[in-house]
Amino acid sequence: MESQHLAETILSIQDLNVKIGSSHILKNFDFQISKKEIHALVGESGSGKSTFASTVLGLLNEEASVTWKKFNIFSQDVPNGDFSPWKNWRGKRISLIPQTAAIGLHPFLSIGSQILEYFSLIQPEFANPETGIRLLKEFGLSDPVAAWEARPHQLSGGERQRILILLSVYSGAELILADEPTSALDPITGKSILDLLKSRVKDLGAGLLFISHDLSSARELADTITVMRSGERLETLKSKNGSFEPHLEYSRKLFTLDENSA
Ligand SMILES: Nc1ncnc2c1ncn2[C@@H]1O[C@H](COP(=O)(O)OP(=O)(O)OP(=O)(O)O)[C@@H](O)[C@H]1O
Repeated sequence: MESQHLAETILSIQDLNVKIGSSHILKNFDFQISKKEIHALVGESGSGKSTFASTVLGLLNEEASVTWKKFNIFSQDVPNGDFSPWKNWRGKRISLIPQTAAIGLHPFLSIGSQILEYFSLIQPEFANPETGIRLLKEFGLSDPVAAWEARPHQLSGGERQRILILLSVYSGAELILADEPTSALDPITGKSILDLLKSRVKDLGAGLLFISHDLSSARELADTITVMRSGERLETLKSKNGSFEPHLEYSRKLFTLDENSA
């Protein structure tokens, strides 16, 4: 049972500390995620969620001091502070869904040519128009052939975000990071995109680290929620029949505020 559990773990971190100058941004932070798991990080602004995502992407700038007691990823123990393996993982085994298509899509190239180029680099079997158009259809583009030929500005924000999620989910990455992936969209579009993301992550067996201010999305999407405050992990909650029972006063307040604003 134990060995089966270990085989399913994608990332397991103990005592991660991130300091920039005199700021201690992540403090003795522990985190774990397994295949098919959606693990949400929630907490007020400035609690360190994006810094954690940058650490997992190996993207912290050089002035940061990053240390850990244990960093096991893809069944490999990474020596304390050594980011050299990330050049082989980023964009391949670890994928990021950007917040907006302004970051993820080239404004002047057609969607089809961008999909072909992307997949030709990492998943050549998907690098053909038939598969690309089929995936656009699967991701809810109502006219996938027109979308294939369009440039990004000819599509809605929701359509562009569906395409970014498609690229990330079908990149073959085992670990997907989504930092506020629907914050620029209206709630109905955002919800349908998150439902799609959830079903694809579960089908394909990746792990999803989901970062959001929106606690109701986190509750609906996640199997596990870690509540952060001031760079620390306050508590990690597991879904029980689709609901979460926070123990600490701070987390309860966060959850209650969300219920009251719904
Ligand atoms: N390059 C940096 N230099 C100094 N401090 C930084 C740097 N990057 C982040 N911080 C500080 O680290 C803390 C955590 O920031 P971070 O962006 O990780 O929080 P967050 O929880 O993602 O916030 P938000 O929800 O607003 O995106 C903040 O106090 C921020 O000011």
